[in-house]
Amino acid sequence: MAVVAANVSRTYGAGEASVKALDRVNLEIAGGTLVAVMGPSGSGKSTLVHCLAGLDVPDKDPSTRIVVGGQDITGLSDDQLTRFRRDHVGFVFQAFNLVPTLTARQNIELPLSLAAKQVNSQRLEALADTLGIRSRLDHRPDEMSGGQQQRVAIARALFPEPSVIIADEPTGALDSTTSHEVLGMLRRSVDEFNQTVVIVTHDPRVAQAADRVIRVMDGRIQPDDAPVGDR
Ligand SMILES: Nc1ncnc2c1ncn2[C@@H]1O[C@H](COP(=O)(O)OP(=O)(O)OP(=O)(O)O)[C@@H](O)[C@H]1O
Repeated sequence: MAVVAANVSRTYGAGEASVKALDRVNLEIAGGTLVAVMGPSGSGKSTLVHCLAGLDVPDKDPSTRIVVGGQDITGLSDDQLTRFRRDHVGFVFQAFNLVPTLTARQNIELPLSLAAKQVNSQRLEALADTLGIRSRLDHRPDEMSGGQQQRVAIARALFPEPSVIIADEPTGALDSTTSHEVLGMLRRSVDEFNQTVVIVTHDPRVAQAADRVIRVMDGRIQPDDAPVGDR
């Protein structure tokens, strides 16, 4: 699924205290690619991907458009945005955001359960196998290492087979072996399942594995977003 943003601005607060986190951003991300979003702290990376995924809403402007997989999500109501995210987008955050009272399996099942969709246990276990967390499925997050928790969060994002995966510093809290595995998993989502993966990162290894690097500076996209690395 391609993701297109046209003239997207996002201002937090009002008056003198206001912050323009995004300033008329134009962007086109091809479907089935892995894109790294990089830039200094506070440059607007998280705000950008949150807007692209319908988690945050841009400033109102008649020329602003966010189109995901052909669907224009600009101007959708909160309920419509919730449904859009549920059906099309998977999220992985640095703070894993697992529900502490649920087991790994229940956390992974949660998005589908909330959507009242059938859970295929065999497929869940196969995914857990691939991620190396099968033996942890009946454990709660506080009984797992940080790397295992992040892999559960990734399984939760991948399990509903979303077309777009948004990951905000998914490897930030992980040791280098685990972040390498996590990155490999996201890379496979693109190569084998044609998902579109957008990763906010400070990690040059993520940029190396990406098809494209988007650089954000002061709420704007830098023009030199040519492909880097060997992919
Ligand atoms: N909810 C909010 N209320 C007010 N200001 C905000 C809010 N969220 C972000 N900002 C401001 O908007 C700007 C962009 O923030 P954003 O989190 O998108 O940057 P970032 O590039 O992701 O930073 P980092 O790499 O540190 O996570 C910053 O100046 C930040 O302080």
